[in-house]
Amino acid sequence: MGSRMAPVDNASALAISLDVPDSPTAGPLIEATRLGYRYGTGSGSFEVSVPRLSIARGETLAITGESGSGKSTVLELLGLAAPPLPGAHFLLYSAAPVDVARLWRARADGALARMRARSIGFVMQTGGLLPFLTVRENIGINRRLLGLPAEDARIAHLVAALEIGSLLDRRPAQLSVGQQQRVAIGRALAHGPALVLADEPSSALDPRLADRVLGLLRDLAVESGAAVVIATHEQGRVRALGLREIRARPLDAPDRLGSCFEDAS
Ligand SMILES: Nc1ncnc2c1ncn2[C@@H]1O[C@H](COP(=O)(O)OP(=O)(O)OP(=O)(O)O)[C@@H](O)[C@H]1O
Repeated sequence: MGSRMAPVDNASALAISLDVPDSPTAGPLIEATRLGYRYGTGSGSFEVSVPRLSIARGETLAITGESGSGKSTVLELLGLAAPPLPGAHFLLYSAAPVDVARLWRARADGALARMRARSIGFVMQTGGLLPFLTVRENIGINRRLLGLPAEDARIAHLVAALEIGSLLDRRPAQLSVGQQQRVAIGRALAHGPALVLADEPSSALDPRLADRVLGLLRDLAVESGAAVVIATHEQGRVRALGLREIRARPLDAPDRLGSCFEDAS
């Protein structure tokens, strides 16, 4: 496998070409071991650890745990926004397998940023839509940044499935919270990412809407061959939806505080 890895020098930016679609729709997307992050140093430090994690394309995974256990931190690690602790193995099977831990070690910030832009979509708790842009512009922003055409069959399908066709010329302030979340899902998926990360995407919604939004997120992402990772404290909803789950437990270390995320099934 090593010879197929993207190199970590400047050429890696080319290896992770923006116009190469994340074409496979099956197989592994992420394989990681000893993935971790540490806040602070010494006795006041807090460590978030994921001993092993494998995520397939088309799969939906929930990350659950108490407030402060480190769910958002795991999303940041998976979203290439936080460098893993030394010792991590972290492969992301984008258009080609990429050794993410090696990119961090090589401080290949440009390549990481390009991968983040091309391969990852984010849904935040309260939408995170840009208030000065219309719904249409919000949905199109990642595509615009990547130089992709504004409209295509994918956008038309998302708009129809999310039932936001009548909202396209409005601004976020003119939308209900549930409508904002549906637009946020459209924005996260519009550029065809391989991985969609959602941080508490349903916790600001009433139960009926929460189920609908989570269901839409899962179904639309899976349909496009993306993997979805949802950080949530709503363990009951995760179980009701039958999602695979990794759950936080206290870190088993005498000298520091932290959480360890392991398979809960
Ligand atoms: N700069 C920092 N220094 C020390 N600890 C920090 C720092 N930033 C975050 N933490 C700690 O890291 C832990 C993980 O935070 P994180 O936001 O990932 O948890 P979470 O499970 O997503 O929480 P929530 O559900 O409340 O959003 C928390 O206990 C937090 O106090």
